Formats: sequence, C-alpha cells, structure tokens
Amino acid sequence: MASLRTPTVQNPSLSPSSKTRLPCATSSSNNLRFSPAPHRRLIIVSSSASSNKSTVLVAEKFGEAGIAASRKPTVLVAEKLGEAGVELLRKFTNVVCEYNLSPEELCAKISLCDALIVRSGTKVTREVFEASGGRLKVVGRAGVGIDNVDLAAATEFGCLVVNAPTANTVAAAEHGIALLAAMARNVAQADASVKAGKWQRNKYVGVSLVGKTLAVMGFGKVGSEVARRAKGLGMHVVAHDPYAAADRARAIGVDLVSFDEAISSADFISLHMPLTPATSKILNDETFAKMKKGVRIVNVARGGVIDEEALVRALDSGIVAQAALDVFTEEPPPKDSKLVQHEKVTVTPHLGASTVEAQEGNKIMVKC
Ligand SMILES: O=C(O)[C@H](O)COP(=O)(O)O
Repeated sequence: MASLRTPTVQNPSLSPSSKTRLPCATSSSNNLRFSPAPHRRLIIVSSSASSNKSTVLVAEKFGEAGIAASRKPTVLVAEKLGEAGVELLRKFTNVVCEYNLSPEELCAKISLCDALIVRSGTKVTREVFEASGGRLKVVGRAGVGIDNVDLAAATEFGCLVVNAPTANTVAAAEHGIALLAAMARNVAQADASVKAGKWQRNKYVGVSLVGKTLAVMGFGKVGSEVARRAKGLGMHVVAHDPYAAADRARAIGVDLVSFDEAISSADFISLHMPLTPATSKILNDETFAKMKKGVRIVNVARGGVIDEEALVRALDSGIVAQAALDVFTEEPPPKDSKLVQHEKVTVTPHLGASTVEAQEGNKIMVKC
C-alpha cells in the first residue's frame, strides 16, 4: 500500500486554501482517490517509508480522466533523486534529468518546463523565475531546507514552492550523531593518520559523551530526533527553540532553555535550525565568547548559521575544541578554506540526507 504524506507549501499565499498543508490526495492499494478539488491539477511524487514504494499521481483539472487528454507537463529534475520516484514520474510527465547545470544553463532550459525539482545544490534565483517566462508553476524541493529558493520571487511569479518536510529527518539526525561520536573520538583524523603509515595512539585520545551536556539548538523534527538518540547515549540534553513546546521536550527528558543558557552550559552544541535572517551567523564572536572553553560543535543544519571566520578564531583560541561540519556557507567550500583545512575540524560534503532510505523515501508534491 502506498501512503501519501502531506508536503508543505512554502509560499502558502498561492495556495487555494489558507492552510499551509494541503491534504490533496489519498491512496489505498491501487485505488487512487482525490480530494474534491476539481479545479486543482496535482502532480505528486510520494513514497511510503514503510513500503519504500514511490507513487506518482497526476490529477488533471477534471479528475483522472483528464490526464490522458491533457498535455503532459514537463518536469526538470536538476539534481539526482531516488530512481524509483523518477521512474514513476515518467509515467505521467515528461521528465528531463539534467544535473550540474550552471545558472545560465538552468535559465536557458527553464522556459520549457512546468515544474522544477531540486535538492539543496541548485539555486533557484529570481533570474530563474524571470527566465521561465511564467511557465514554471511549481518548484519541488526534494528535501527540507528551502533557503536555496527565492520565495519572494516565486510568489511574485505565481509559482508554488513545496518541500518534503519529513523524508530526511532520521537520516539527518543519524548523521548528526555520527559526526558527534566521530568528532569526540577523532575518527577521521586517526583514520587519515593510520593510512599515512602512522600509529598515534596518544595523539588521538578522545572525550566521552556519557554524562556530558548536549545543547540542541533548534528542537524541530531533526533536533528532537538527535536529542532522543543523545539521551540513549547517556548525555544530558538541553534544547533551545523559540517555537518548541516545553511538554514535547519534557516528554523525551529534555529541558527547553534560553539561547544563552543552552550555549553557556553545553559541552557539545548541535545545530538544527533553518537558515533565516534571524538565524544567519547566530554563532559569532559574541556568542562563542559565552560558551564553555573546550565546547565541541556539530552542524548538520546550514553553514550560514555560523560565522565561519569567527569559528576559525574560536578554534584557534581554544574556546571551541573541535567542530564537525556537514554544511558550509558556500558549497562546495573553497579548497583553501581555513575552516575546512583546520586540524580540529571534521567535514563531510552535505551528506545529512544522503542515505539510500532517505532518497528512496523522499517525496515531492508538486501542485500546479
Ligand atoms: O534540507 C535538506 O533536506 C537537507 O539539507 C538535505 O539536502 P539535500 O537534499 O541537498 O541532500
């Protein structure tokens, strides 16, 4: 049985309903049922986490019968997605998969497309919407963060932006925990050392996690899963999130505290907030100065939430003992980046959502 989860419309002013979540279709076995919204034309690529089967539904203006009669919409898939979802999408749309497009190439192709599907690596700028000449009706973000899409321009050009808010949760949380443990035990550095022919047992003495305080900054889907796992490792977990409910935190044994209390009490800080004007460079010289000397930082959220130059200063001064980073202000970061090359820093190339399961389970709902 394929189950459809509800994606989130990111610019809901374009939604026919005032709600940001659109329960448009349900599926039971092979029997597809559409909600009574005949004016809607939907393209939904979805998959059930339990069955790992992707489903594509296309409902035309007057229901399923309209699909055959209509022109098939053209969907540009600009980054690699799970193959099963793309295959199903092909049944109902003209799918064009073109990866690693330059901004100019994307602009050149977009005027022929009704929908665009991206991950975090494609910048969907105002220029893209301008170049589409109004044909682009929906941008599907196969993942969570939509900071790579110019939402104001999308709204102005009448284009919906939808994301898949839950597909990557576990993958991102697991990667956060993987980086936390790998950083504490110098796994990457020790691995490189052994491969270079060395045997430096004294150099790579680590620190334990048990009994340490972890501050989870951003207690949403990923943050709360990280907290749950960290509790299982015997850590004391506090969290800061201006929007989280205290009882939800309490239910998993986490104290919600103020930003300053979280960062000043933590032995480890794990970042899980979206990149917004309010969170941009939220870790900076001023906030590093409030941290415990020797704090360790994990970032699987967005590079832009850290002032990277300030982090290098904090690493050099010893305020921050180590950092493990999956995300960077500029991706890929410059080869000579002091931060990436820093010996106290462990890095991965934005792999938070990159598990087989997360990519197969990823779902995109595109509403035209
Ligand atoms: O926002 C997300 O969903 C994650 O950062 C993963 O991004 P990705 O789809 O580019 O791997």
